[in-house]
Amino acid sequence: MTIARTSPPAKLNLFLEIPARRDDGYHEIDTVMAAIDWRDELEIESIPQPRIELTADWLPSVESVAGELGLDAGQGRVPELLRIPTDDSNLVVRALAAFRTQFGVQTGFRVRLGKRIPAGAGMGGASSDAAHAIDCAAQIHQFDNETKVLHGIASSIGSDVPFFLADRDCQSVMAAHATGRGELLSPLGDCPSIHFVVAYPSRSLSTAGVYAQLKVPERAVSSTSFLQALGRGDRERMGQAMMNRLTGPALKILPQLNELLESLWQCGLQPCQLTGSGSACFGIAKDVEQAKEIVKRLETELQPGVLLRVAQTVPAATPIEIEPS
Ligand SMILES: C[C@@](CO)(OP(=O)(O)O)[C@H](O)COP(=O)(O)OP(=O)(O)OC[C@H]1O[C@@H](n2ccc(N)nc2=O)[C@H](O)[C@@H]1O
Ligand SMILES: Nc1ncnc2c1ncn2[C@@H]1O[C@H](COP(=O)(O)OP(=O)(O)O)[C@@H](O)[C@H]1O
Repeated sequence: MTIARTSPPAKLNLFLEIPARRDDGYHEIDTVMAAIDWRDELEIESIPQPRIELTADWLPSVESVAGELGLDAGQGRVPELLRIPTDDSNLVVRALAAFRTQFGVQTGFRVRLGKRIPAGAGMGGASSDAAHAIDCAAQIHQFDNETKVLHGIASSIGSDVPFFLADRDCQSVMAAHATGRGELLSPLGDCPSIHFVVAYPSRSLSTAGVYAQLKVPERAVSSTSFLQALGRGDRERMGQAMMNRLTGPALKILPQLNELLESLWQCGLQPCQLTGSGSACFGIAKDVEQAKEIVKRLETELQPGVLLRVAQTVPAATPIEIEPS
């Protein structure tokens, strides 16, 4: 049976405004998302049995990730923060189940998921895994031309999932403007390559919990200025126009995020902000050298337990390697 392999990337919300609450329990959003090279690993094998099997492990190991986060992973114990569900609450399982139903596929899938992207971080790790699982399944079963149907499956799994889906017309798109509840996408062909420092504190935040704390603004800020600055590659203007409306709500739940943002700012990461509903924060560096220097400095200045990475923009949909068996 065929095996598909790919490396789902994380995302950062460079701009996030929330103009309105909707009647369906969601919010209208106005966001600019960029994919970055902080990646999970996904391997999907077609199996004759009509079921979905999933195993998930941290890379390079749970002990090493726990160590960086200052958590105890002794004697095979997986800390609460690093527990990845392997039942049908995993978005990969939900996405593949929806795919089988949609296309009437009788066979099943065996999935091996290697996690590097922290969960509950606002980095869209689970969404990216789900989108890439849909793309893998579509390639295995040769439904990859069914772009609209695949988009429908993706948006039924989560608002952020369609951003990570392969789009045959714009394979190399690194950033998109997203509206609706996040599923209406306009790819930004002119996104420059950007270097970031990303910091994940050893706490996760629930997306629904953060939205629940939000009071929608009386006058929403439009993403137009940010998009113009991004299109021109004007970092100074981009910095002035960056924002995230979920910062206040996330800080209500996790006030310590203020200190993390302050540390990024003091290190020269100006601008810096929360991504999505948090808890990860990021700043834009001038270049990769500056990003690396800042990470070194933060490693000594910050309390242990903050995961720090240098990252850069990459295409949101990663190519899939197919191995026939
Ligand atoms: C905040 C953002 C910004 O990109 O990202 P994350 O922090 O999750 O990465 C997204 O809006 C999150 O999208 P996603 O994580 O796919 O959320 P979903 O599973 O669709 O929804 C989870 C819950 O978040 C709230 N929600 C989500 C999206 C939206 N436009 N309005 C909402 O109010 C709803 O309470 C919903 O029940
Ligand atoms: N493939 C997956 N990887 C990680 N977490 C997952 C996955 N599928 C479902 N989850 C659950 O979804 C929750 C939030 O996932 P995630 O999308 O990474 O959050 P966010 O985008 O807010 O950072 C996690 O707490 C986890 O329990």
